[in-house]
Amino acid sequence: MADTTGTKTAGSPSGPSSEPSAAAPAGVSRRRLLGTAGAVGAGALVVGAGAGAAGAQAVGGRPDPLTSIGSTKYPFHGPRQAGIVQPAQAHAHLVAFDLAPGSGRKAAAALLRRWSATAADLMSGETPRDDDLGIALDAGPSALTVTFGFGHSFFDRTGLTDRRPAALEPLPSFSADALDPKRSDGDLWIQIGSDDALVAFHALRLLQRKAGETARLRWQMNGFNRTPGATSHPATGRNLMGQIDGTNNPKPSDAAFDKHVFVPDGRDAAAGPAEAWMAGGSYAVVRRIRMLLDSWDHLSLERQERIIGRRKSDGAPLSGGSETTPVDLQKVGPDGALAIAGDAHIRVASPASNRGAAMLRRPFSYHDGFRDDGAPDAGLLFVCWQADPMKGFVPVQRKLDRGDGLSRFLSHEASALFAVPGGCAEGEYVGQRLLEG
Ligand SMILES: C=CC1=C(C)c2cc3[nH]c(cc4nc(cc5[nH]c(cc1n2)c(C)c5CCC(=O)O)C(CCC(=O)O)=C4C)c(C)c3C=C
Ligand SMILES: [Fe+2]
Repeated sequence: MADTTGTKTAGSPSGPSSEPSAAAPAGVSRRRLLGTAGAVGAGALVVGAGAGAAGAQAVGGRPDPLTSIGSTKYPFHGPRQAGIVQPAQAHAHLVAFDLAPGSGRKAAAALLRRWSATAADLMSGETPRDDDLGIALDAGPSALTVTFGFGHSFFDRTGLTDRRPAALEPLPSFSADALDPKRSDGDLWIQIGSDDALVAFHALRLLQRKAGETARLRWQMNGFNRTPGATSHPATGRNLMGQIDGTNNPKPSDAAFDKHVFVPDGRDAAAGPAEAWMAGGSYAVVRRIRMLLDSWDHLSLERQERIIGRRKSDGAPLSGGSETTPVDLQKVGPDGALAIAGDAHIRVASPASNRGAAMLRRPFSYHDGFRDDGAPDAGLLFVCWQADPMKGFVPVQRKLDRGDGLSRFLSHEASALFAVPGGCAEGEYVGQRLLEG
């Protein structure tokens, strides 16, 4: 395997499975700033202007070192798949495949083996042996994550119906749904994220080629987030409505984080051995939510803030304080009205209003040009992660569907649910416990 980076990433310290590793460019110490930066606060790597400046220094004829954006890498192998707790990257491809007619369990297992090997190489910055594309030859791994999941239909196609988890039952329909079946569901799902657009596309193209005759592309969506280092200080990202989005996500340091997000190891005892293969895994709900931006942008700032329940400028809750101040849903203003309105998004979505239901949101924005009426075809590729969608997305979306002031400015256009198994050890592939168990 060739080293495509041209820098010494091999000697850089490797953290635990969810931790990034980054070779520090000459003269620049690696800075990892924890806080509100990044969607999930799982150790966002924040690089200031200094890294870029150091990246331009060539010392003694040696090639310029990568900035820490290029050299950030996450391990593919481990008990959990990457792409769940890591900060959402600047570029993403979400892609679903259907197994081709005649492709059953054996072909699916071979495909997952090929895909896992390719993902492991790419995430570590290696060029896969049979990669003649050259798309990302001069880039480092750039925080690449590749995450694999199985849809409801996968189990019937592979004769594994009796191994399908109960939690993968189709999502209920919601009154505001305007779903396009061609861009929904799918047998197999891949989430690709990277802080470099070429690295992300390279992974997409290689994985699509490796699907070969076994699986055919069903749908693909491209998303983005702010580039690390674009802000002068660590900051939670904004969505296309301009709001700071991601503040009140569960944090990996929360006592109940794993319980909300990951299927426990002991799941086989509770749910039966058929689902033991999901231990360490999670369920991803994917919704393409178009924002009705022309209507939204006409609202006054005050109305926009009332609808969300937070200030647009700094994300502070309307009950007072700063972005990270706990929300006070009981607070009443001098006029006797609730500081956070009855239909404010953060009230209706909060765990307090949903018997503790919680999920980890890890969305990407999208923009696919303009529609015939001139409106932007833009919004949120809403991806959320939970141990059980019936205790995460479903009750919250039910409530939002009925009483959220924001829902008038949204259109849910596509929907999917995937079982994302735990990670795999070196020499194994994702889903092996299901496909060979
Ligand atoms: C079913 C779950 C949710 C959907 C769908 C959803 C869509 C959606 N949300 C925003 C913007 C914001 N959401 C915010 C908070 C928030 N949203 C959800 C759930 C869904 N959102 C939850 C559980 C929360 C946290 C509530 C809490 O406990 O405080 C915020 C505020 C900042 C934050 O905490 O992240 C914004 C802004 C959009 C634009 C959108 C659909 C396009
Ligand atoms: Fe939300």
